[in-house]
Amino acid sequence: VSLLLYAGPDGEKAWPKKYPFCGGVFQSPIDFHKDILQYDSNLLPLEFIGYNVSSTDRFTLTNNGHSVKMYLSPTMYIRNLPFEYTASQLHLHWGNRNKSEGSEHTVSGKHFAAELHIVHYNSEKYPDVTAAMDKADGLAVLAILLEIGPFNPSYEKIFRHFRNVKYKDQMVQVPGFNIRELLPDRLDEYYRYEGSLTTPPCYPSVLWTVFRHPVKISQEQLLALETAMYCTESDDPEPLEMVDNFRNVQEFHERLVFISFHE
Ligand SMILES: NS(=O)(=O)c1c(F)c(F)c(S(=O)(=O)CCO)c(N[C@H]2CCc3ccccc32)c1F
Ligand SMILES: [Zn+2]
Repeated sequence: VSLLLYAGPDGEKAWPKKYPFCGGVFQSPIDFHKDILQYDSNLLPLEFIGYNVSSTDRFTLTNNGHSVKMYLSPTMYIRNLPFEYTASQLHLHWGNRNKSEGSEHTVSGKHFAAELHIVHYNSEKYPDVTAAMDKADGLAVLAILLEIGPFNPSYEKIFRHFRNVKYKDQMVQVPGFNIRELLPDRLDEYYRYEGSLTTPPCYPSVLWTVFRHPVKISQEQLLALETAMYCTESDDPEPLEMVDNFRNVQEFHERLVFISFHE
């Protein structure tokens, strides 16, 4: 995959040439606006099992050249979805220091500052995430919208390691902590729709759960996210800042987004 996944000639408009699904159906992210929302009383609060990981365990945090991702432990899973989904990794999407509007999903056309994704795979039907990632019922991704507010000590448990993954392929071990702390308080209020991976290969394999309530991180934490990392390797003579790594919202034809809350 070319370094410039999100910018320049190989940017998202060029994705379908090499990755046909990126030009296909059920693409994510999307804009949540009132005329596509429908209340669904069957949407229950999600249950998170094994999210409280002991500090003696370690998560591997790595820079993969277009996002910063943290591998999660296979003892973490979600219940109350159509199947049991086991955690795979979490990663983030953000803007840049001059424009802190890097969320992927938008609400009434409004971007949030950044977005956290926790990727899970259907462990009831598939042996691992690679087998699951191109199946219609393969993945479930939780999305948490991030906005500016007070310093967030839980997010800092990840953010404090950014200086050790500045460049592509660098890795660092993060002491385990309760990943539930990264989620908003109201787990019962969310948007739900069938969509896709938002990076190539864009498989339409994701059951999206986007929490209604954003989580707050400080201006300084957001700036660290926007300025810490590079897409390039440490010895690259032309370093490329890792910024604006969000896909634009996709057309949403004749589809509905189900909401677990009343307006
Ligand atoms: N926004 S998103 O949730 O759609 C999404 C990403 F935005 C993203 F960057 C990645 S990645 O693994 O960091 C890089 C692409 O492989 C993944 N990773 C997925 C895609 C491919 C794959 C394979 C194994 C485990 C996770 C993933 C992803 F699901
Ligand atoms: Zn993502």
